[in-house]
Amino acid sequence: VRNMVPNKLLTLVFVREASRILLGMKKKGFGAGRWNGFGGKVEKGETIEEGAKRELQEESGLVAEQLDEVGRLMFEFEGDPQLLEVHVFSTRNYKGTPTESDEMRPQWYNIDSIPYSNMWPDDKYWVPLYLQDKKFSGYFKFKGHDDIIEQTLKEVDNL
Ligand SMILES: Cc1cc(-c2ccco2)c2oc(N)nc2c1
Repeated sequence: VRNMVPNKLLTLVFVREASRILLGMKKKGFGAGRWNGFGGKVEKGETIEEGAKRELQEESGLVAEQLDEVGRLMFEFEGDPQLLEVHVFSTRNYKGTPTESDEMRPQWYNIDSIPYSNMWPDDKYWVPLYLQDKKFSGYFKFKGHDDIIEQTLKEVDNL
């Protein structure tokens, strides 16, 4: 039986207002140069939601009073057995003002002008579902960091 490699748990948090969404420009490391939600690895001893709140605060300075899980994404890179399991959250209820960190430069975008060409290539498929308040579950297989070679995506009633 192929060795089971546990999925790597990651979080992604989008801060939402009526007609705009907060994105962060990743300044270094994984995904550098792309706008994304705020997030990162889930640490030992914390729940996925606690990890999401922690990363949001570390990367944007915002404290989420309430997070709603809106999606679950699995990512695979051709030639790499480690699957990424990304739990996507949204908040409309937060404290603080967006503050640049050494990881992320936050900026508000109108939901009609999301910079998909400067985001991970999978975003153009599932972010529109998120913006329609749908819950979603998807899988994207990458060749490198720019090309999607396989994908599945569906709306779900429950995550
Ligand atoms: C392969 C991949 C990873 C992530 C990620 C890193 C940390 C949290 O999520 C993505 O985020 C988005 N929007 N597309 C993504 C693709």
